[in-house]
Amino acid sequence: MEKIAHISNELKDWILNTLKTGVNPEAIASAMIKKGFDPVFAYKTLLNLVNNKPVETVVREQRPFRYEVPEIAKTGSVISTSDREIKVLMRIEKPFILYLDNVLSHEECDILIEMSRKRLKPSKVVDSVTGEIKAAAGRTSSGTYYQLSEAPLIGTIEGRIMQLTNFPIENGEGLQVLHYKVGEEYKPHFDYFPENKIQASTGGQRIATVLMYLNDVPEGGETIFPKVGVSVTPKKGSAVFFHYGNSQGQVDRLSLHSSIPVVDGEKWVATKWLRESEILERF
Ligand SMILES: O=C(O)CCC(=O)C(=O)O
Ligand SMILES: [Fe+2]
Repeated sequence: MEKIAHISNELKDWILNTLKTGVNPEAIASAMIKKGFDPVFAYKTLLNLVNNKPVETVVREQRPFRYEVPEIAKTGSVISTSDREIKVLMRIEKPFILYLDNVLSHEECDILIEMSRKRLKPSKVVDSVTGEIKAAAGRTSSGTYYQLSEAPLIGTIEGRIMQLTNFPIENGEGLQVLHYKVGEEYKPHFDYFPENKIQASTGGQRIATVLMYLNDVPEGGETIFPKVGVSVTPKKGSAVFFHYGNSQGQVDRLSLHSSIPVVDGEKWVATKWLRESEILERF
């Protein structure tokens, strides 16, 4: 098989970010070689990046993302579920983002935090070069996952998200709760998977995220969409819904986002990732 001898802008950015976290350049080069990069090209690229020299990049041919209006955006400015009235406070079209108020009650937020506190573990990420699940240099938070309807409150939240978004419960991954202390962050990333990691048995691609804020953060901890200059301030009980996958299998690169470091206090969020189809195999 022919070896890869070009690098995309995204991979270049990822390497730069990874280098900043102190990872050995040689480890990155050998991961690239394992993934099919030409060894001379891999080492030369790393050498240029380490020495701050320009690296030629190619932009992969990609048709522009075709936006499809998600079901959640077809109702009015108040979305009623069986037990709540959720208000749309802001709508951004590209990428598609809704800022929603009153998704969770303050009591639900407090219970979810207390349930999660004792089961937190350091957060992991999928390595975008090797595909390995590993401790995350760019993700300093800790977190925990819940099985579908693992506890009554988890089931209630899942039912509400289903009514709100019109996604079947079976398309949802287990709820994730994340905790960030002062200085902790989640570096820019996409929630969708690289193409080679999409599996029909696990619901295919992730196409939308419901990110719920469980507390007010005195300073820092905003969710940033850097490609479009949007910054969301965490507000207890509110949520952002963002949608980045369409029926043609395209994904929206404008959905890049991060959680900037907490400056004062702490930050708690709950994330529900939604897949394009039913998740048949769960772990
Ligand atoms: O904590 C945040 O604001 C972002 C979390 C996030 O991006 C995620 O869980 O995928
Ligand atoms: Fe995310």
